[in-house]
Amino acid sequence: MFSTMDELDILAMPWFGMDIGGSLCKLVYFEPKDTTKDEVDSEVETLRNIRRYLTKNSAYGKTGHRDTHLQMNDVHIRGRRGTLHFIRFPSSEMVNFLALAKSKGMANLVTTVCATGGGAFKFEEDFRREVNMKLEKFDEFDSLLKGLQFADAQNPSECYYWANPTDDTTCAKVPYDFSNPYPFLIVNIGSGVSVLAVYSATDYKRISGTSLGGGTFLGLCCLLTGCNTFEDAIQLAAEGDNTNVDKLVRDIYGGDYERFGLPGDLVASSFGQMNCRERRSKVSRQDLARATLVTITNNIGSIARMCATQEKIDRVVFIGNFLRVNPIAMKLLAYAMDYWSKGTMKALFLEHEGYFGAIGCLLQFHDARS
Ligand SMILES: Nc1ncnc2c1ncn2[C@@H]1O[C@H](COP(=O)(O)OP(=O)(O)O)[C@@H](O)[C@H]1O
Ligand SMILES: CC(C)(COP(=O)(O)O)[C@@H](O)C(=O)NCCC(=O)O
Repeated sequence: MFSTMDELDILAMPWFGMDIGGSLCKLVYFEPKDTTKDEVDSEVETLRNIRRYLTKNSAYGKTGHRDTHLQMNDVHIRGRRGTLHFIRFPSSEMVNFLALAKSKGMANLVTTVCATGGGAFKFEEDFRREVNMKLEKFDEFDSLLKGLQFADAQNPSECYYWANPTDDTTCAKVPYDFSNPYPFLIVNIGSGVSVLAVYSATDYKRISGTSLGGGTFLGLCCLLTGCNTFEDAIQLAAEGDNTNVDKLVRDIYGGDYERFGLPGDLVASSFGQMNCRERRSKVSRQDLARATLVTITNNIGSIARMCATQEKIDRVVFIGNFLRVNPIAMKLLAYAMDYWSKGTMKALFLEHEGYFGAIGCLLQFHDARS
């Protein structure tokens, strides 16, 4: 079906990669910037309208957002130069997304959409029924890895680490040269968490995972604080103090547990104070949000460290939208990896944190069509 495509054919359809996850749908759109006059003249009206709609707006309906700060200009894909746009909306809004796509004439223009993530399977029938589109499905971890490698090659400051993560005055993001990356560990913190050990551009395995992920943080936070959005949950956490909720080593030992190197300010028991009625009556929504964030993050850090030790890998790349607008979690991970590994492991982060699956999907789409 995709054996003979010339450049004009390719330009006749929008270039999308879609990653439909358990919480968020990530859409990457390539806007060609090197179109010739002939191409412009032959461009169909619908395609022009879709491009204008996507690139002139940064909000779509009530829940769709374009992350303009992540936009990648001057990228080259398949010999074309253009701009990559990054759009997200809740996966639960898929029905509305399909209705919007239909109203913009997508059904007449696009017959196949490339998709990855669990939703590529879950929503396959909805795409076919609502907009007569076939989903070309790609594996989410293949896509993620391809997208990550592409983004890092494009952007010299894609990869970074946190210097002095516990000191608010000197703490800073520092670019990290990731041009020689193998082996490394990926900890993808989405709704749940997957841990991949990567040995080369194509050789990797999923070595672990946990269901206590970004979805758990948001779900528990909504239950405990009555908040309704991820942004609100993070804001509450930023204003809270988990030590009003957690039981620390010093709450149990009166200080450090020196023999085994456990400092007094280490959390000994997450939420360990909350069995006490009096403590519960004093705790704030902010404290509960912070404790939830610290609990989930520390657990992921601990699993990441065990996986890295087992695989004898010292660089751990944390990605996924749980880290969006979430410097508290990133700094906690940076500190914990460094402290518990006695400086032998490094926590790394990437600017396009949640979009690698969608980028990789877009790249594979064109591989599949050539
Ligand atoms: N606007 C948002 N809405 C919902 N969750 C968000 C949002 N921004 C960040 N998150 C966090 O990101 C997680 C989803 O991360 P993501 O990498 O997109 O995973 P998935 O592929 O499972 O959807 C959520 O569980 C939540 O913790
Ligand atoms: C099933 C998933 C791969 C789906 O990916 P997600 O949408 O969470 O990014 C992921 O949620 C996961 O790995 N969960 C943890 C399962 C476990 O190992 O316990």
